[in-house]
Amino acid sequence: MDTKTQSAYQEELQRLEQTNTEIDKQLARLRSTPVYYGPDLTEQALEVARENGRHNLTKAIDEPYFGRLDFQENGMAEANPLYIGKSGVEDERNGQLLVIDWRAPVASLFYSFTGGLDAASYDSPDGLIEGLVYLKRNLVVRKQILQRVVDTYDRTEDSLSVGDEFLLYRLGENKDNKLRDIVSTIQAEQDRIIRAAKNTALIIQGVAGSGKTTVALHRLAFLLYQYREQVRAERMIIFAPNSMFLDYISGVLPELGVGNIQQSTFTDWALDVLDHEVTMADQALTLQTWFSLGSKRPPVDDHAPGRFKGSMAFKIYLDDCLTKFEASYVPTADFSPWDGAKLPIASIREWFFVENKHYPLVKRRERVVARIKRWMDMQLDKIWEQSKKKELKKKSSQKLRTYLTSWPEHSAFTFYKVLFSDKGRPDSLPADLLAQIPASIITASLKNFKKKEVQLEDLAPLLYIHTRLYGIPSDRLFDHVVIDEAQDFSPFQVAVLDSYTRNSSFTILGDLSQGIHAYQGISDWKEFASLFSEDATAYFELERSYRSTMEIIQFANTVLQRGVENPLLAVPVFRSGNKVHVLQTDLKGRLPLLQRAIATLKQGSSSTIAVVARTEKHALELHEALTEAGIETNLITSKQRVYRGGISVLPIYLTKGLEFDAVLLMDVTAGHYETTLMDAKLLYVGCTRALHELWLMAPGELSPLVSIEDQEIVTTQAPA
Ligand SMILES: Nc1ncnc2c1ncn2[C@@H]1O[C@H](COP(=O)(O)OP(=O)(O)OP(=O)(O)O)[C@@H](O)[C@H]1O
Repeated sequence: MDTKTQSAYQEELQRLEQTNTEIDKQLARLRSTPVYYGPDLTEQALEVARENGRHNLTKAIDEPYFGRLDFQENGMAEANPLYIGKSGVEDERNGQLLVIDWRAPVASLFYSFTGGLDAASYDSPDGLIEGLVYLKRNLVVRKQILQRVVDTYDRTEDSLSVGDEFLLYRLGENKDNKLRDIVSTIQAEQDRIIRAAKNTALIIQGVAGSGKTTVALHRLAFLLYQYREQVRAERMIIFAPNSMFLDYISGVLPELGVGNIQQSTFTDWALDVLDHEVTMADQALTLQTWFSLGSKRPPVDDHAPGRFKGSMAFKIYLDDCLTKFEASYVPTADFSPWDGAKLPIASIREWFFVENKHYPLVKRRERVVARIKRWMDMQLDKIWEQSKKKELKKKSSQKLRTYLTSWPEHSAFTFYKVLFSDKGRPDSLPADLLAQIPASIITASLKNFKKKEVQLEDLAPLLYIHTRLYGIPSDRLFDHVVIDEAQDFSPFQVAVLDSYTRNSSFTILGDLSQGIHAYQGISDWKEFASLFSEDATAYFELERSYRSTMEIIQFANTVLQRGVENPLLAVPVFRSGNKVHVLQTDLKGRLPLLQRAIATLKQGSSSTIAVVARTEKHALELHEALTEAGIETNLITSKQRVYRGGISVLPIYLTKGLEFDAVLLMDVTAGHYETTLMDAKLLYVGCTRALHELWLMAPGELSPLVSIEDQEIVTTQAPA
């Protein structure tokens, strides 16, 4: 250690000791204060503050901070060291901040400052604050012990840009089975997204490994801090593609000290809103169909069920149906409960179309029926003779029941179902509307509906009808919605979610290059942008990829270039690792080579390894073969809810969103991965899951998507 580093280390040791002592002291005092359970409101408020204090200090006690920025605000005599941590800590004696919460406005300097001698600035509640940065320092503290001090910027030194060494140190670490927070190394381009204003529909195109998921979770923590008077955690939601992915990301929010944010798949949430009136058709079968090999796959065009039912054109179609239906959704005849009493249809229409027009359809019907009943009661009140009254009351109830048969109640599903069939259609829905739906979609839909089953693409239409019939209760509204892997969402899904979201406050993120569910997703972000007003939409791009080594990213980029026109290519951070391995063998050599590869990777430093098959069937076979060979692995299928880490065996389409120290892509042959858009995207997704090691195996002719001329590739011939 040179003298300068040594003195920096000593200075930080001293500072840490002071901070630790102060935190210990405050926490000990708060813990020894008895919890107040009484009725006094002032005491209750004080108890809430004490509980917050206990929570924050407990969070801060092991690692009070991770960064320091020396900032001299304009007009101040000297630079002030600001220590940034996961939660703020105040010095009780003088009220000064010992540690600043990473979400506080001034902390943004720590992330946005990228070097140079010019003034730096940040937005504070009092306006723009300007000044000079003298030092940016990363600190690693574990269990109150200082482990590392890395200066990434020093105004007095030659190199005036912020260095990447701390980031590289972090990226070089191995991963376990959970995604982690990145508060200490958030990059400037990520920070801009995290701190973007709340009432915006943010759309983020980010390459594989650019930190989209991580950034979205940090953004939620930021919104909860910055807008604490306006948003509540339980009114925020993150939609992720499947339950296993939710499990994988579930650690980040608690690490950031925010809990209670809803995490769900679109399917689970939708079924809940629909009160489980329908169930899902077997999604594993649907995936098997769309991810079967080459020629067996159905064509992906605008008549693919997901694209058709997910389109805004289909929403317009439903609108048309609902409007026509609504216009005639009242009986046509007067209501006569007994001879001599008559409620003219004109009154019923007036109640329905004028007086209650602001209510959703089902509510309107309910209110009008209640009004008819009140009218009947008033008529009965005019009758004095008790026995006659009793008789008429009974008769009128029966009459009303009969009358209402011409005014049937509908649920979202009963209404939706009849749109696909000639049978049971309300007269108001002309049959020519049906001609707008492709025949193949009608047949497949009716087959499902018979079993009260639906596909993912039916959920948005059902929700839309549901909201038109029942409205949206205020406790169902979200303060903010995050949609991860949004390229797989349809415009209709997002439009429906918008009606459930206050102020269109969205973080929508994804990567078009990873759009492997093209049969239901979008091909251009404009499809979502057009759903929101222009001034309430913001678009960001993340190009740098943090997950994989340079070698892996460059390799993955070539795969993409071979199958996709004008692809969005990732720019790697300068983290070099081992070359990509291409293992060439024959079918007989496939398993022994796989076992050897796993053993080698395990001997190295890989703690999470993925053995990636092309289809779910292949994954199952590989899992069985490895188990027989005594190698313990976790099979991941589309029904999986928990990600366990270790060695996973899974089909390539389920690797999406996950990451592993090492990835072993099986069967990368011409038969399994053709030069098609879909296969290139699939292989790209598989390659970009690897952090440190990417190995491909080809038992047969290598896929044309892979180039072994590339000098970064090692080829291994089949063992003799
Ligand atoms: N600023 C950062 N500092 C340290 N690590 C980072 C940073 N940004 C991203 N990472 C790491 O990069 C990896 C990829 O992040 P994440 O999964 O959020 O990316 P993504 O864009 O959602 O990826 P994909 O679309 O490929 O699934 C994670 O291990 C994450 O911790």
